[in-house]
Order: sequence, then C-alpha cells, then structure tokens
Amino acid sequence: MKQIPGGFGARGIEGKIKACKYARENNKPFLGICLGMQCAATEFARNVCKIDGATSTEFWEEQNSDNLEGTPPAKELTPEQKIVITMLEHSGGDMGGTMRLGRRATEFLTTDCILYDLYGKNQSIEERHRHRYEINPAVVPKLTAAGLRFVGMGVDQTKNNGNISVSSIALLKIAREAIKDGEQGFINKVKKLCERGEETNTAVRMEMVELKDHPYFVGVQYHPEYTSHPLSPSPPFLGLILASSGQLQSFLDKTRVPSPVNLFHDVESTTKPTKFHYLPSAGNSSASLLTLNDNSKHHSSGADLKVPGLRQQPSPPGSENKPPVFTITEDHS
Ligand SMILES: NC(=O)CC[C@H](N)C(=O)O
Repeated sequence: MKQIPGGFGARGIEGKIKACKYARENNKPFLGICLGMQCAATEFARNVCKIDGATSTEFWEEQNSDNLEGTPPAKELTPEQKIVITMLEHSGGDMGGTMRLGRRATEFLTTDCILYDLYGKNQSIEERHRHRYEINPAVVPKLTAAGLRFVGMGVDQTKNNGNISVSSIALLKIAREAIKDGEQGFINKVKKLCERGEETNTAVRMEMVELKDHPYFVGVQYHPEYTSHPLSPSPPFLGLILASSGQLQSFLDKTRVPSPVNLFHDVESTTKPTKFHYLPSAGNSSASLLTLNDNSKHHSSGADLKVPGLRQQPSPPGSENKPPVFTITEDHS
C-alpha cells in the first residue's frame, strides 16, 4: 500500500513519482492526496503517455529559480509538458490569497468508478481544499484516453448575486449528462468539459482520478483527511484500507459490510460484541468519536450513527449520568 500526502515545492518529488510508478505497475493500492494526485498524473504522463519532461510548473519554477530573477530560463516547458499548472484565478501575484481553500463540490462524471460507490452513489460530494496548482485541463483528455480516468471534476459554481453563473450551469449540465457509449462516451464527456471550460473561461477542476484495470489507484485534489472520523472514515481512505486488506470487492458487492471497529481491530473471526462509548463532537452532527472514557459528560442517543449491527445497551440502575454503552455485533453467517 502507498499513500502520497499533500506537500509544497520540488523537494522529494522524483522519489514520490517513483512511488507512484511502483504502485501503478505492481497493482499496489495507492492513494495520492493533492500533491500526491499531481505526482500520479505527472508519472503517468511521463511513463505511459511518453511525454518526456512532463512536470508541474510548481517544481519547474523552483528548479529554475536562479533564472527567475533576471535572465529568462534557458528552456521553456512545452504546453504538453505542463501537466500541473498555476490556477488561473489565483495567479495574480504575491499579494496573498493565492490558495484555493475550503469546501467545494465535485461532480461525478460517471457511475463506473470505485469512488462513486465508496461515496454512497451521490451525484456530487463536498470536500475541503488547500492548493495553488491544478492538473492542466488541456492534457486531461489524453491521460483519460490512456487509462488515467478523471472521474470527478469541480465546475466553478461561484455565485453572482446569489445565482450560479450561466457558464457554470452549462458545465454542470454536461457533467450530469448520462453516458451512452460506455468508456468512449465517458472519454468524450471529459473532453467536452475540458474544452468548454476553456471556452467559457469557467474553471473546470480535476478533483478525482482512478486508474483503469488497477485494484485501487486513486488520486484526489482535495484533502479527504480533513473530514475523516473513526466511525465515519473518509471514503478514499476506507477504500485504501479495504483494498489493502483484500476486502474492497466484497464491500462493494455488499457481500460483507465491515464495521470500522473491525477494520481497525481486526476482529473478523469473532462474534463477540465490541463495547464502546460514543462521544459526539460539538457542533458537527456527522462527527463522531470512539471513546472508552466513562467520565464523559457528552451523551448521545447514537441514532445518527449509521453503523451496521450497532445497539445501545439498557443502562443499569444508577448509571443515568454515565454515557450510554453501545455494542457492535457482526453477523458472519
Ligand atoms: N496541499 C497540497 O498538497 C498542495 C499541492 C501543491 N503544492 C499545490 O499547491 O497545488
């Protein structure tokens, strides 16, 4: 299993790119987050699409920084080599506010991908962001046709006077169109969105990639770790752990629904209930935490926990001020 986290600058990049190559070629479960997804796309462009010198302008500028002060760099990157570029809307200089931050929506372009299933088959999802560079939409159709599938995109939904802009509505419509001709239809849709994004001057952002014919090779531009919780693990991480422990297919086929408790404590072969308390975190109903701390004063009915096999135990007399006890029992029949 390989996980390449986010990061900034050119340091260690060639090693990260080698790790992507290793995971891709050896069918090792892989999750690339933010910079990790950018490295995965760069590696694929270099070694599968044979784009020699493919890189990110972030790395290239740093590697050529001596030249940035006065003399122009000896050699410019060709348009095709620019796999990752500065986001146009944020390239206004060094005045701050140059990052794309916070919660943004991602539209699934196809239902034929693992992330769609892992995210509960929703048309769009929201995740939090923190980046300055992005995959260049101009190279995306080529990468997708070669098997690095851009299955989820963000279309700019900036509101003007409370309304989503007309160009965003047009892009959303394309993103939600049903796919008719299988994989070719999907590739055409990706192409159309990338082209229309340029034409309308509305951002089309690459948010999710999945490699075709690989057990689990996933990249996300956003940061799924920001919203992950023990009883509600972030789908891309859950997928990575399921794939690494050989349980992804049975999870997707619904032949086995592992509970998070089992995933983390490897109690697959036991039917003995696991005991724990539930401590809701303030102000966020979807956040939940496992705790064995009897002194906790925060109680919850636990009804909002969608955990298979979860039962609240009857409280013994005199324990009214204690947190409720829950058990999880897995049905292994
Ligand atoms: N958070 C990150 O991994 C950032 C990735 C990359 N340095 C960018 O700014 O786009």
